Amino acid sequence: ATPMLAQTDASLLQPKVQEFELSQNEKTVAVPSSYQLVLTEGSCPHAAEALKQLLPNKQEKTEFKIILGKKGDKAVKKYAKKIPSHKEGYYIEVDDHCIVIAGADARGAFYGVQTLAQMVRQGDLSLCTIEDYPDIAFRGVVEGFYGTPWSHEARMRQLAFYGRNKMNTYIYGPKDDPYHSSPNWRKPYPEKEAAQIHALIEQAARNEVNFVWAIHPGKDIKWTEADRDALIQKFEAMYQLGVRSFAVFFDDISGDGTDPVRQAELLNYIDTHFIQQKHDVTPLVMCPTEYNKSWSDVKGGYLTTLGKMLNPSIQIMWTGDRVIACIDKPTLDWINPLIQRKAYIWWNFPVNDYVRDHLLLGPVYGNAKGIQDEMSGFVSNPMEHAESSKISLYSVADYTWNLDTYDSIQSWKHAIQDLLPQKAAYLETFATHCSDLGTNGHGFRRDESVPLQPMLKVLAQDMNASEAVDSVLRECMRLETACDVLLADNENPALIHEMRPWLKQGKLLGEYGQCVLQMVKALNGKDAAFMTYYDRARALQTLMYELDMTENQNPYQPGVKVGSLILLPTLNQVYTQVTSTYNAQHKTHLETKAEYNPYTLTSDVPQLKTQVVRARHQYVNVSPSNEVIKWPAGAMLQIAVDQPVRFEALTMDLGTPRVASQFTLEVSSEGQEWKSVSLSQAAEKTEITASIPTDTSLKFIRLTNKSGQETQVYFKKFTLKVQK
Ligand SMILES: CNC(=O)C[C@@H]1[C@H](O)[C@H](O)[C@@H](CO)N1CCCc1ccc(F)cc1
Repeated sequence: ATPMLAQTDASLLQPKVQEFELSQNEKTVAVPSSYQLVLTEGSCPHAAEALKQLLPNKQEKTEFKIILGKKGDKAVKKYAKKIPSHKEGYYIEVDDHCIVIAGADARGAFYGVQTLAQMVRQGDLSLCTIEDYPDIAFRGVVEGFYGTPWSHEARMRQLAFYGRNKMNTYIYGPKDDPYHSSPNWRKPYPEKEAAQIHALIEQAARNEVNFVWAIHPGKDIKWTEADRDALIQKFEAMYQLGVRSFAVFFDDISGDGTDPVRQAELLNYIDTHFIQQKHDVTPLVMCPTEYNKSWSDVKGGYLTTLGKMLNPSIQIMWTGDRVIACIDKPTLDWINPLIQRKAYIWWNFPVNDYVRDHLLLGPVYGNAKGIQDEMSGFVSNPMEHAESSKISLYSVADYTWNLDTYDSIQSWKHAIQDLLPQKAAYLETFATHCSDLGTNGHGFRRDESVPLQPMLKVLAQDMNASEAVDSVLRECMRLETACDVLLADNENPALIHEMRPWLKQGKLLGEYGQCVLQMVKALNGKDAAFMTYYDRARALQTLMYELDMTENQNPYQPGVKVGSLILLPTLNQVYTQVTSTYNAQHKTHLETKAEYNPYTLTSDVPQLKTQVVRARHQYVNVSPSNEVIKWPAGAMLQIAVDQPVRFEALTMDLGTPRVASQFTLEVSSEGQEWKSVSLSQAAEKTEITASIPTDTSLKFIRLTNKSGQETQVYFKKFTLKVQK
């Protein structure tokens, strides 16, 4: 093996180790097929178990030795001075007949074995010494999102993933678990859930992860001894289950529960009468009600009250300058003095419970280097999609172990390689175009389609730029191929199951892009190919729309978005341009609108004819107008739909009371026979409603001014409800 390989060991180790020294002769040694194990029995049980799984052939009578231990063990006495003094640190020495793994503590020894496992996976071992330790004390994940809590199996897999990636913290706090939050935070878990939590705790221990059980009492807690004792009792019950790390969350609540003095008194009581009483429990963690700067009122004293009153050992969580924000030095310089301790970061990424139609598979970037000494912890709040979250979580593990050597793109590539080794290239292609959040209330965005952006920008400026056309065409082919391969892949079924709707959307997007760019190439060609590509492009617009309307239909952000930042918008823009150009050249009237829409609005009310009609799942809305509408006698507004649907109701608001009698509402299944539907409007109210018989499905609905004269109304709301 050459020194190049030895060099590669260091650079491929993720997270980067703090110190990596190659032995001067730069040789390598083969991974020992059998070895003599030297350790102090029971000193580092999880490290020993992990080593046994990594290198199963332990034998007495062999030359090669592996020495495993922690500071103070006789087995590693000789290396004691080389062991880093940091908690969870370790020293590794590889020479041609011996491997030493010496931890600063048992967890450090376990992490040393994890690093050895990475080296083993790369092939021959470099003769080297490694001194390594984590930058941040508490590193990992807070399962703290709204939505479907992770399954038991998903959690078991997560804990093993954290062990491999040196994350030492998993905070159990799913907002929608009724035993974590109201109404049942006072009640013990039922038998089945209790058993599952116990199994998770054992899995966490095997992987050297602190299982932190969080309680979220703030929605209905009373500041009474009864509720204080109820909380202690619940913690006691969880302690009996094996929990040795505890947290109290006061986030996303209002009312009495938000009182910082009461919160601090309760937390100090818990700390003194429970945490400190047990000698094997880690420091209490709390999440404040004011958990980000944009929601804080410093003068109101909430944060400074906690900072002053809370026992110094209690950790205070913080999401940053905003609910969703990256962490930098100014962020910490602001909060740490107020809470009089180092913030324990709750990083709200890759959580997507506010953009549920998007999967966040892109690189983890934007957190600062050099701030490791300003934070006591850094845990990521992930997506409800456990496997898909691993791309980000792998990089959070990298970053929190070694901030200053963190490289977001390299880490992202390794994360994908680790998650789906056989098909990493395809997953990377797909993830490249599935990373932005779309517009959202928090204003947090991510980059997307980065390698293709320059060509997409050229294409947007000039759709005939042949180099751009060809490179975007090739990328769309790669995207289609990647999605096909991933949809059929069986290496990680749980991952593919989570991503399936987005993979199907990505495939359609890849196909659509190829059609649009083939339309550009066919534009000047004489062959009829243009029309075939046009027809298929239109068909794909419909298929993408229908997928967006039928899959992942959650009540918050329903649908399935891929490439929404720049790839789809650019392709739609080129579609419109090339179709318009074709229409001009051939005197045709092909549809130039790119976004498929089964609903069509027609009207002979001049001010309404350009209103937009859009379906948003069960509702079909006509965009309101904020001007006075002059509605001529006999004029009508009509909504037509491609495929017959059963409308249940119409709700509209013409901004005028007692006006319903001037209009008729008629429905038809095919446009010939019309049936009128009665309109009702309460006295003095402007809202008008109609319940529509669902016995027949309809394709047309129209509202006509039958008063015999022009009427002036507003057009504030026109919403049709479609039967599910
Ligand atoms: C530290 N704690 C949190 O971050 C709480 C919640 C949940 O953890 C959720 O996963 C996350 C991101 O959506 N937070 C945002 C919640 C913002 C929000 C809450 C109430 C509102 F009315 C509007 C927005």
